[in-house]
Amino acid sequence: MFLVSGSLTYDLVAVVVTALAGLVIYYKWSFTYWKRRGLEYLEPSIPFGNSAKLFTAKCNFAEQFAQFYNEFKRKGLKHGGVFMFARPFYIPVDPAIIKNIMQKDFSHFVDRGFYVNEEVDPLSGHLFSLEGDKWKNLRAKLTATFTSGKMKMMFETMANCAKDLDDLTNQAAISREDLDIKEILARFTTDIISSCAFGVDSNSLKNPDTQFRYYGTRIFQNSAWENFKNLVQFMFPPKILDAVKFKTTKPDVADFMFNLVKKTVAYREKNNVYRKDFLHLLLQLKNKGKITDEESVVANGDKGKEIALTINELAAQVFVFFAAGYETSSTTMTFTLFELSQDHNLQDKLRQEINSVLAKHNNQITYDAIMEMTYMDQVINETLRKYPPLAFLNRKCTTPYDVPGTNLHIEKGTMVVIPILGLHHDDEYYPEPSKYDPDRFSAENKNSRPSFTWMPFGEGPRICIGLRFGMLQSKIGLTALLSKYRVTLSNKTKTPLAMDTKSFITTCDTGIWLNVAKLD
Ligand code: HEM
Repeated sequence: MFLVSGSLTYDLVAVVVTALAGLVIYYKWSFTYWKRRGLEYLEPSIPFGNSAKLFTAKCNFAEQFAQFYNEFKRKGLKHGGVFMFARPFYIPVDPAIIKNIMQKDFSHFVDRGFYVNEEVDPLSGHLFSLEGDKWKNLRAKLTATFTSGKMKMMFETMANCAKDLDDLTNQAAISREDLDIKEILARFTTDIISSCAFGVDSNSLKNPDTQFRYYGTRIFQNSAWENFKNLVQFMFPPKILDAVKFKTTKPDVADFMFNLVKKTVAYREKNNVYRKDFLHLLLQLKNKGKITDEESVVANGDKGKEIALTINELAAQVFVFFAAGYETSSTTMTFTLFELSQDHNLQDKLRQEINSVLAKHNNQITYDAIMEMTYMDQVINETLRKYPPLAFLNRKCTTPYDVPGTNLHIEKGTMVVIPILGLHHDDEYYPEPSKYDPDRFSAENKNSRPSFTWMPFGEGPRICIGLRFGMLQSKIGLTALLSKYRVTLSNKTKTPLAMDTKSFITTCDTGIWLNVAKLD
């Protein structure tokens, strides 16, 4: 072996010292990025930049970005810069800038910056993560699966799951047992989404140990290593991630989802099965290239063509509907009931609306009845303000951009984070932000606030495609419960709630327990 100093130990020390010195120089240079562009920034440190709290599990991503928002806002700034490790991130604070990025100048910020590799990790090729024209084309095709007509079509399947929810709540009321509402509602939305997206009755309300419930939980529960891996995709260029065959989907989750979708698709194609769900619409896209009102999924004689979607693309969309659709709505209902269980005036006001509307509809939970409930909208909107399930949004600059009204030039590839939690808790827009007050969303109060200060579903062309579905299932669950039961917070619930510091979704660390009493 060739030794420079004549000693292996000295040579190794020299290599390590040189590598470390190189790394420090790289960091120091990277940390001048925002200064060189004349943007105020928060002082970073090696190695985490401004994200040390994330790695010591002191707060979650949303809380971290809200803290950045608050610091810039306190200094009276419209925007600012931070560093995650050595990588610069741009944080807009002024709603006018946010509006430009998300809507007016969206063509500069089409991508989210998530890593996608459909070859080695087919489930990563879903609508949430796809980029550029691939995203645009898929979004255009999938929009037809979320129209109000399609929601009406699926309504019955959704409302059926409310019967199991009622049964379980009734049992708790009779036996006077505390109800772990966070868990029960996660099982309720798991049943709805598995039925509507996979076309499979998961029955997890009746049986909590189903595979659907297990893998549904698994999607969001990350070990420290898995959390770190989530960040890695933003830290390294795609070429390096390609070289190491990096996967964002957990292998066990991918196996479960893939096998189930393939089996169900094969069965439906073989038997030309019609079911009122997303899978039917996706199968029409796959086999016929468009969504029609026909009940068949394959033309006579054809077996499983791939016209507008491949089987892998179809599976990836089923996966994202499941992942994006069940936890977001179940936490929305959970936090609503948490708040209403402590404020019986608000609870009674909502119940009054529910019951007077249901009375007009034969006491049945129908699509039209749900659509009539306006105070219900205010209540859910306030929950989504106080506890936005997805409380930070990211965009990647895809073509260079001059931020209007400032001297800042944003380079292609720059990561942007919209700090939703910060905006929703800003007392300039929401006085006493920790107070739960659905009146903030009366028509008059809503119109008095600047736009782009309430964005639980995001905004612009990349706004949540499942908004209608999410609102509908949340309203069905709340209607089923509040029309028949009074809820009170059990003393088993630890308050103030401690938020989960490892989750991407806003959720609390412990259970939320309610006492339920059946109304006469
Ligand atoms: C209360 C319920 C829900 C909330 C709060 C919510 C929130 C969000 C947010 C904040 C985004 C990002 C938007 C942006 O970047 O501007 C998003 C995107 C998305 N959501 Fe939802 N969501 C909910 C329910 C659902 C449901 C039920 C589904 C599917 C069945 C769904 C599917 C998606 C998909 C596929 C995207 C990616 C859209 C794209 O990039 O084109 N979501 N959602």
